[in-house]
Amino acid sequence: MSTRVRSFSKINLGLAIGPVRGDGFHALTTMYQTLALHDVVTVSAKRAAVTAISLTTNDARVPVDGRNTAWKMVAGCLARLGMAAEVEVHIEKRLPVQGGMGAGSANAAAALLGLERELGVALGEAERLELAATVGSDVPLFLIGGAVLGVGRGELVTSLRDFAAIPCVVAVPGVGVSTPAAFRDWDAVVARGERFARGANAHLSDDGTVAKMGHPELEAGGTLTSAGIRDRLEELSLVYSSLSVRTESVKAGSAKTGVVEPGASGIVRGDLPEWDLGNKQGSSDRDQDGMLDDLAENALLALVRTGIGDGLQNDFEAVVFPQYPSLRETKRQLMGSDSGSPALYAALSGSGSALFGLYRSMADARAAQQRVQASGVEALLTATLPRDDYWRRMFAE
Ligand SMILES: C[C@@](CO)(OP(=O)(O)O)[C@H](O)COP(=O)(O)OP(=O)(O)OC[C@H]1O[C@@H](n2ccc(N)nc2=O)[C@H](O)[C@@H]1O
Ligand SMILES: Nc1ncnc2c1ncn2[C@@H]1O[C@H](COP(=O)(O)OP(=O)(O)O)[C@@H](O)[C@H]1O
Repeated sequence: MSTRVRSFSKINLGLAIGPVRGDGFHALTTMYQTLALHDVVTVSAKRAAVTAISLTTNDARVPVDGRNTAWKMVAGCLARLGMAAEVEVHIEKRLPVQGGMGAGSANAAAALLGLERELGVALGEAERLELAATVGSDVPLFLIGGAVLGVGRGELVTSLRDFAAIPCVVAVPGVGVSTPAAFRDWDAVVARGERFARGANAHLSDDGTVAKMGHPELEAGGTLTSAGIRDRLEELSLVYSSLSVRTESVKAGSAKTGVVEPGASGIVRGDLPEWDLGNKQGSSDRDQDGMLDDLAENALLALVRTGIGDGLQNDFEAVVFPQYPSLRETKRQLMGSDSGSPALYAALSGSGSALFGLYRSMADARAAQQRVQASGVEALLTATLPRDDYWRRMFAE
């Protein structure tokens, strides 16, 4: 017997980096969103006198020892349960490694859920979240799914009101970006005074420089204090929360056919919530051309229109784009501003190198996928994954 778990990925709809903390991590405020693209983690486990963990994978870049996030999670869970077991984990990699899509973190969460099911035990919710945070800053979000607010170093998570599933294209450039290195690069540009750790009202201009709009301190040529930056991260977390509530009220206000609960199907015309776009080809036997209806489009447009001004941007673009200029070009192709199929929003995910675009319809998403592929960059067709679907689809047959 074994348990197969879909290990879904994430994107960061917005990400603001704050100062380095005493523990070496950076304060962070981000809005995570889970995606249907996934790895598959298979766990088999039985109780034993002594714990023995073994791990296999189809991807040579993934460590198969105690450095693996899934291994750390299994060991940590057994220690907390005071239980010994023989555990085998297989990770079928489909997601990019070092892609900024939280793949390794999601593998850890999936391994925990698979292990619990195999052994017929469960940690308490708080204990799960606490264990997840010891494995990585990005792991706790995968115990919530859907739209998630992340603060602290990204590990303090709160579920946000969900958005209906949205067609999405993920561009996978052929480079990996190391997360610690990207944070170090950010520190270097902040230290040189070229960038400011950003808050709710600052804007990145096209060339990646931070405009000093809305900050009297900066407009006057001053520098931000750590406390000031922290205040702005807090402000931004309120903005993300309110964006999600505001878009929810847009939905409720315009719902002539009844208010739809977050994460429930029915918000989008056609079969979008049922699309299985979790595989590499993005193939599905269902109709994929349905447009988002007015309801969903309004919610999205509200997020994008209000969100961009309020800080729905990713600070990592300022350090990753100058190092890999082709990524800026890939973002432009995802955006497709001059095309008939422009993105609602496009950005780098996390520290990269993956980029994503969100679209009104699957037809627009397919056109964007073709634009990116035409330039020789791999592009995957998928959709955002609301919380209900995240949990409903997690355990594979
Ligand atoms: C940047 C983000 C944004 O979602 O995603 P990715 O691009 O990796 O997917 C995450 O914060 C990544 O989370 P995760 O990959 O779990 O990182 P961790 O294992 O906790 O930390 C790896 C290293 O990144 C740096 N780090 C991470 C998080 C943080 N808030 N500050 C940091 O300085 C530290 O150098 C740390 O040693
Ligand atoms: N289960 C795992 N899957 C992938 N990478 C892992 C895993 N466990 C540890 N790693 C290490 O973590 C690094 C980054 O992991 P990954 O989650 O793919 O990137 P990102 O944090 O950018 O989303 C990899 O280079 C790899 O060495």
